[in-house]
Amino acid sequence: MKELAMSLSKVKEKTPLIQAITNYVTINDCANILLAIGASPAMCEATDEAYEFSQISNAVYLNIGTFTKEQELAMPLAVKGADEKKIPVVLDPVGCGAIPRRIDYINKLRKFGKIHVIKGNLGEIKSLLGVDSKVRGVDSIDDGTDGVEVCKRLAKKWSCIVAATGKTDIITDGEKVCLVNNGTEMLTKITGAGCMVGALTAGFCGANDDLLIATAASHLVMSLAGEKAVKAKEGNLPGTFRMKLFDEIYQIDEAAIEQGGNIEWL
Ligand SMILES: Nc1ncnc2c1ncn2[C@@H]1O[C@H](COP(=O)(O)OP(=O)(O)O)[C@@H](O)[C@H]1O
Ligand SMILES: Cc1ncsc1CCOP(=O)(O)O
Ligand SMILES: [Mg+2]
Repeated sequence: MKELAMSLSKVKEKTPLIQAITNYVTINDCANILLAIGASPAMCEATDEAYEFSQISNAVYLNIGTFTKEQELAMPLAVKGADEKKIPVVLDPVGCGAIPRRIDYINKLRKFGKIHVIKGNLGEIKSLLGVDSKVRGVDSIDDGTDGVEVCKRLAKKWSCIVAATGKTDIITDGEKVCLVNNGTEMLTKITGAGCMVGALTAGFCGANDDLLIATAASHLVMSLAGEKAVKAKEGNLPGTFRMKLFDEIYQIDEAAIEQGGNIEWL
């Protein structure tokens, strides 16, 4: 737990610059959550800028939730630019379970350079591996069966870190597995909780060398902040919950992680 907690302090010390090419439903939430945790977001997706900007960033966040032509062309440039400078890339394959052409695109994107972390809901992660899964558009309605095994298989196949969100988040490099048991169902009652975890993951990866710890920590921070936000006055209502979530992300510290974290290593 100590390592996860310390990775938060690294974010605050370094203020990593995060290039995000992300969907227009939750782009503002992703920028705000990165600011709240202590990172510096820049939503830089123009094809004429994506390559250069990736090279001055500390991490790149790619999210295909509202997949525009501009983003389709900019993402390979950002991946190539990041790869040349060994900058970590985090990809959220939003909707790939419901829209198969997104899987074809991700397979092409991987040829432009390393994608260090794939983070999706469990339905999306299963879909990437070609395993039967239950999704409804951008949401997972998967019952969680075989989650750990599927994540390990994808992580080994693509030599990357895989994180699958749900009631329990699963984070693995293909060997070690971290389960994050914190969270609240209220996180599923606002749009963008998954996108925001992805943005936070880029923030943590931009400030920490150990990307497995960084990814586990970002998931834990989001789940813990959700638990605290739901306890606020009217925090069980989506509007208040969303606002309180940002406040809790802003206030979370090492002590809160060590006291409240409920994780298991397999
Ligand atoms: N049933 C649940 N109980 C507690 N936390 C949950 C639950 N479902 C999802 N979460 C949390 O909500 C966040 C978003 O996950 P999820 O809803 O799976 O992603 P997405 O929004 O991409 O579909 C994660 O932090 C996850 O841990
Ligand atoms: C509703 C919606 N439609 C396209 S992207 C998007 C946001 C998805 O956000 P999340 O995956 O975090 O629920
Ligand atoms: Mg999602």
